[in-house]
Amino acid sequence: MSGADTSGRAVVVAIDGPAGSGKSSVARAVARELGFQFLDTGAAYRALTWLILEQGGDTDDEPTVIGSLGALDSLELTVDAAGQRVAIQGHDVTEDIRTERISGAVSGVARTAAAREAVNVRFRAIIAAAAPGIVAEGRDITTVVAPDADVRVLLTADEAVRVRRRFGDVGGDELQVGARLAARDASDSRVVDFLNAADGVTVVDSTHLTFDETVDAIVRLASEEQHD
Ligand SMILES: Nc1ncnc2c1ncn2[C@@H]1O[C@H](COP(=O)(O)OP(=O)(O)O)[C@@H](O)[C@H]1O
Ligand SMILES: Nc1ccn([C@@H]2O[C@H](COP(=O)(O)OP(=O)(O)O)[C@@H](O)[C@H]2O)c(=O)n1
Repeated sequence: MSGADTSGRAVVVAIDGPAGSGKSSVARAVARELGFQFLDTGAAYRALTWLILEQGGDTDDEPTVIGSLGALDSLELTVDAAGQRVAIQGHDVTEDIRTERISGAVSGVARTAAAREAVNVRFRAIIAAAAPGIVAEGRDITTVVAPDADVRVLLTADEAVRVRRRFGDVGGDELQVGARLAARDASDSRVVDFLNAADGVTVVDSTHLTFDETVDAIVRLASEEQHD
């Protein structure tokens, strides 16, 4: 199925939600199905976190986070739905940014207002240049980065299900994975509200949906929007 808009204008699908709700994997699959680009905004926060830790810094120290923002000029964030590549200061960090070490430190970057503003400038430029469309996912895409998106989705799932999914990906101690996920959501949700749908945002609860059903639900919303 092709998702191209008949007017030639790029279609923007925005997806927010808590950790483990399926945002990146579902958004990527939706993008593939629609023939769109894919933007995982969390990757930018994770890449900055990687760099700060690499340099021996602490993401809870705001001046350190602010001092790292110049490195955003070197951030490479591809928008290929087949697989996003992430590099910063010439280091390919595509794999390394997915570790629990990075997940455990990323909220410090996310709560720094100057960091949010700097990455949002990049995200908006990527979205503005998208063709024929883009699926962008994160925590504040439907509300701050692209509040005018054609399709706005809050992707949720019960916490126990999200922990189980994340545990399936990272392994280790399930209780610890759960505690870390809950702590990160608690910290992140003090900065942006991704637990309640803003006006005009459709909630897709994937708790009882298979992966394919979740993808289909969002593809359907995008198709309906284009036929309005
Ligand atoms: N509806 C679903 N049913 C089953 N597994 C899912 C579903 N949605 C996502 N997953 C799986 O859950 C895991 C976490 O998804 P991920 O995309 O990393 O979430 P997020 O980006 O929101 O943290 C992945 O292994 C993904 O394949
Ligand atoms: N739009 C966004 C995207 C991510 N983030 C931050 O970046 C972190 C990593 O995002 P992510 O989407 O990779 O996280 P997961 O949901 O995949 O675990 C989040 O925990 C937030 O701290 C954000 O604040 N705003």
